[in-house]
Amino acid sequence: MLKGKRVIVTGASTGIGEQIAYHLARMGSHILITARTEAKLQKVVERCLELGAASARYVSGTMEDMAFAQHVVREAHTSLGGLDMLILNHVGASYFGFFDGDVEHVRKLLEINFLSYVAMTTSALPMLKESEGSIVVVSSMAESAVRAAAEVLRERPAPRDECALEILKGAALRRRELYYRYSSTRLPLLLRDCAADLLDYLVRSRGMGLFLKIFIPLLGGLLAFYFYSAPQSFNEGMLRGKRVIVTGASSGIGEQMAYHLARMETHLLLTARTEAKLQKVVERCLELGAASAHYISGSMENPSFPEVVVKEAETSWGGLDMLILNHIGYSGSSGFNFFDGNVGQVRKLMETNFISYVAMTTLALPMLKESDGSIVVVSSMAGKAGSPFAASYSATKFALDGFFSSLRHEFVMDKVNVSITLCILGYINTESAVRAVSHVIQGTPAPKEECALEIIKAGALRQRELHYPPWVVSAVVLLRGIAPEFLDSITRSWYNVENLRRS
Ligand SMILES: NC(=O)C1=CN([C@@H]2O[C@H](COP(=O)(O)OP(=O)(O)OC[C@H]3O[C@@H](n4cnc5c(N)ncnc54)[C@H](OP(=O)(O)O)[C@@H]3O)[C@@H](O)[C@H]2O)C=CC1
Ligand SMILES: C[C@H](CCC(=O)O)[C@H]1CC[C@H]2[C@@H]3C(=O)C[C@@H]4C[C@H](O)CC[C@]4(C)[C@H]3CC[C@]12C
Repeated sequence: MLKGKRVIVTGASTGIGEQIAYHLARMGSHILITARTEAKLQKVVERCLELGAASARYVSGTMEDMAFAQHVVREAHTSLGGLDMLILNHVGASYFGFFDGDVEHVRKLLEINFLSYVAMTTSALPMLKESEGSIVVVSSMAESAVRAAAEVLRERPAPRDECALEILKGAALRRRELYYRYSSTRLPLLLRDCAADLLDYLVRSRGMGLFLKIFIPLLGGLLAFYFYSAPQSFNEGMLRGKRVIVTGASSGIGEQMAYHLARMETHLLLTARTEAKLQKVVERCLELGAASAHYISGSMENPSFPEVVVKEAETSWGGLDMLILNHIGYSGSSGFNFFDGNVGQVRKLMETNFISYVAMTTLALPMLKESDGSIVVVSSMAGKAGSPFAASYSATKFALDGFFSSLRHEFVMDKVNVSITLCILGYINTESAVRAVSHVIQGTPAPKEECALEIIKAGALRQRELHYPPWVVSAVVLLRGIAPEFLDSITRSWYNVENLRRS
């Protein structure tokens, strides 16, 4: 099937990428490989030619540089005259160990492991459309909370040669997703979707290998354990006098959270960009009974703003009990629409919706450790399952899940008593959401007032995840795990694409 096909393989100087190149060579493909180290690439190209590649060449450079990604695609155009398959496989060196608060490193990894994938896809798309080609993205179980499970499950790593072949088979058959070593990748992911607390516990207690061997008989008992370990109930006194930061508090769900917290007599520090709106929200909070309320205006697009906000809490309160991260920037001029290939906008949205959340957390952590406090991260269904017309936004929300679900493991393992609550929200009736999607989606949005209260309760109860509205979100999360293609098709049926094109 791949004989004579024109294929780019990134990260092909070593590891799985190198093995993919050798398999393609045996199948007689035209291969263009990339990585940083020229000497290694040269050797891989020589071996590919020996193995029978129709042609083999390389381009060396770093994917930290967006211009390099575009250069590789231009090279395919010039030397191969087109492209049938783009295999995105490269990965920047990641630090394996407790997160050390190095936000700059997170930015760099995003550039290499994510933004360059978007840039290559965007540049290669015209050629791939012409050839009705394929894009293959090599990812990891660590896309969510189960990274540590890989270490527990695979004491001996799976062979990269076999893995490379499975990737190619999946790609040639145009499969939507490939789970290499099904029982050790797919089953934990399924378990995460059905009983996430349980999976987290098993991962940390290193009981996963044994668990999988007796998976079916144990499932009933374990689910019972999961349901019976219900959290304590909420009462408003729990938050009285607590010191809380709410970001994105000038409108929508953030504004409603501020009002609920005010009624609960908390100390509030609110942030957003628009000073006039924040002023009004603060006034109303004081009327409603807040122990104190003030604001700082500024943009989370600005990398130095998180420090200003956290310093303000330190100066005025000398501590912090709850950090509610809720703000979002907009996906640029294209807004809620088909992805237009603007990588700069994706980077900008990542800075506002993801990197600033990491920075705020890192800066606030010493105070939160001291108070045994809580971090509440507001995310979306679009951060659990791909969402049309919100590709960049959806990517920022997936990033939040990957980062904060991993950090939660580290806190438990390191005995840091700071809770992390990830809030997965469906469609809520805030002005901005209704304005963006009401002409495209028929469904009735859930009320923002109730949504805001549920977020606060989940944070106060130190819950791992909140699903709101509960049934819609839980059904979507479960379907994503057990029947992703079915979910994809019903998701697409919710959207009126003609109205979107007309707008
Ligand atoms: N509404 C919905 O249907 C859903 C919402 N969510 C999530 O809920 C949360 C709140 O959404 P929602 O209330 O609808 O959104 P809104 O648009 O109503 O509120 C967004 C808030 O973020 C602030 N903000 C925007 N840009 C920036 C910036 N660059 N720097 C700092 N603050 C900024 C806005 O204020 P200002 O413009 O003054 O800066 C505003 O206070 C988000 O995390 C969203 O992803 C999740 C799923 C569905
Ligand atoms: C349409 C989705 C839900 C379908 C359903 O009713 O079951 C929505 C789920 C999440 C929404 C998006 C979201 O996360 C918030 C963004 C906030 C901005 O204000 C603009 C709109 C959003 C892109 C919003 C759009 C609808 C959802 C995808």
